[in-house]
Amino acid sequence: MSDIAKAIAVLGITGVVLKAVLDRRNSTRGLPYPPGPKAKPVIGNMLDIPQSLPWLTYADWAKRYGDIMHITILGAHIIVINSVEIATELLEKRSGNYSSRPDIPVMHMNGWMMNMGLKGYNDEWRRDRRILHQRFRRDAAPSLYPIELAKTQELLLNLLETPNDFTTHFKTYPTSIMMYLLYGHQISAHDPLVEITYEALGMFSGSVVPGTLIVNVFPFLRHFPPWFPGLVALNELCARSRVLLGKMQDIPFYSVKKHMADEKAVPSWVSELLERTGDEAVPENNIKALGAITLAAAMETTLSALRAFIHMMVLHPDIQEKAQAELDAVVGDKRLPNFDDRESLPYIDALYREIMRLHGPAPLGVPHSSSEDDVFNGFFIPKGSTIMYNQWAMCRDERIYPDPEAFKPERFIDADGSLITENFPPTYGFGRRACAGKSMADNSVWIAIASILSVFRITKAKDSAGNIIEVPDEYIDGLVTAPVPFDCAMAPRTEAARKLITETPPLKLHSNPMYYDEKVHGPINP
Ligand code: HEM
Repeated sequence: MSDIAKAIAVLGITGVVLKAVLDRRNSTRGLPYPPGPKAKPVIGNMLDIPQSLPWLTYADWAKRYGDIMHITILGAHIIVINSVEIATELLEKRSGNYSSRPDIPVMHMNGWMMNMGLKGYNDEWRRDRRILHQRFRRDAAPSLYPIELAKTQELLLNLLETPNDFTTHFKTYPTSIMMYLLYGHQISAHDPLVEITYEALGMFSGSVVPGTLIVNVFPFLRHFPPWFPGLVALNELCARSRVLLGKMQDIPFYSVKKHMADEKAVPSWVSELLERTGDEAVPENNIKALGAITLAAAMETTLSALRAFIHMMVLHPDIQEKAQAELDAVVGDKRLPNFDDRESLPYIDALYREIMRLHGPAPLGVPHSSSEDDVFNGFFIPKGSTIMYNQWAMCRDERIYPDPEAFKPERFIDADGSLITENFPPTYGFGRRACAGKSMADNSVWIAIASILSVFRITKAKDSAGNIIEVPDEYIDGLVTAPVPFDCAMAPRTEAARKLITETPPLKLHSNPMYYDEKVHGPINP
């Protein structure tokens, strides 16, 4: 039975609750809602909500209804924005009203409510955001360069040894940067902590888009007993998610505390937060949650961007060559690129932007929510609306990106060969809730792209009979998208490139082992 079919079955026995929901509907002050597909009585647009790749449907609807649309599910209002102009007006200029998050009922069940990215626009969120800002703001980014450069070197070595495992190496890359930054810990291959984090993330990513899970459609179901028909599997999944999240937060946190107690801790973000006192002191639960959430926020998104990069390079060898010609001219073959080269490599930056434009990791961003009733262009937007912004559609806006389906880094380069700075594609969200780790994400994706292209040639793979394996041009569904699995071949461009990978002296980072006693605390991955 599908989620929708289950939802309709439950509907029959919950009329009373439904009435209460409908009674809370706002008056519209006589103004219309933004246009949208016609809503059915009671259920609204529940049956219209796309079940997969929703950004495609919303972009299609925009052709009929315009760049701001309204849909309802059981009286809950959803506004979908399809243009940068409207997103800027509402989410940035009116950010005081559009910086909250919708309550996603399943998150109360799966343990993810500790995530500041899901918190309402309140003091708790402000405090978390301020702490994150101190560490991840743009002018603090250079302090992360040594970690990013060291981890990029490891990435190149991993890709040289087992190029077919590029997805695994791209998972390891952001995770190893974050684990070092957060906890002063170097991860090992197939680190159990990394595996549980990805598993927990999968449970999160599948649960955010409204209407995808029965409990999000009928919030009262979360108070039903776990054995209630149709809810058993979900409750089991949520129980596992809670266990994994507990481990993700506790294991590295207590390891840092132990090393601090032994006076052997290498400085890390968590050790620094633990040392704060007085007004600056941060409660331990917050530190644990901030560690887990920044780790989680970095992992899937960076992985997605790097997989999209390889995907585009396989499909566009001419662009790969052009990027490599720039690297050869600026960096040469005697050293690897570093952050000082960035300004002299406009085509690499343009390439990074074009990857983010066509295949940004978060096509629908993360929904915001409105705190008060509002009026925009004569349309009524009720308090508590879920605001979805379709970055996928905005990145294909012909007014800003002519010939939008073409993969053309040149669109970000002006006639003088300089980088155009104004039209960075909207991929990191909007306003006060925009990605808190943007500058770090930007740097770690950029240096990985520049370094990989400087030493590897990326081509289509061949099967055992020597036939070329074609690459599907498809992307997966979810809060974070990525290309569907594909093969490629990755080999050093020259002998000098191979030597650069193997002989560049490794950048040394002092680290602490992860302290964890399975006999006392139970298995890491139960
Ligand atoms: C390519 C990589 C990344 C992309 C594309 C990305 C994208 C996004 C997007 C679209 C949002 C929602 C913004 C909004 O609601 O308007 C977001 C939120 C967030 N991101 Fe990122 N992100 C990336 C990497 C990172 C990294 C490396 C970190 C951590 C250091 C991070 C931390 C966060 C946090 C904490 C939030 C929640 C902010 C809040 O609710 O106040 N992200 N990100």
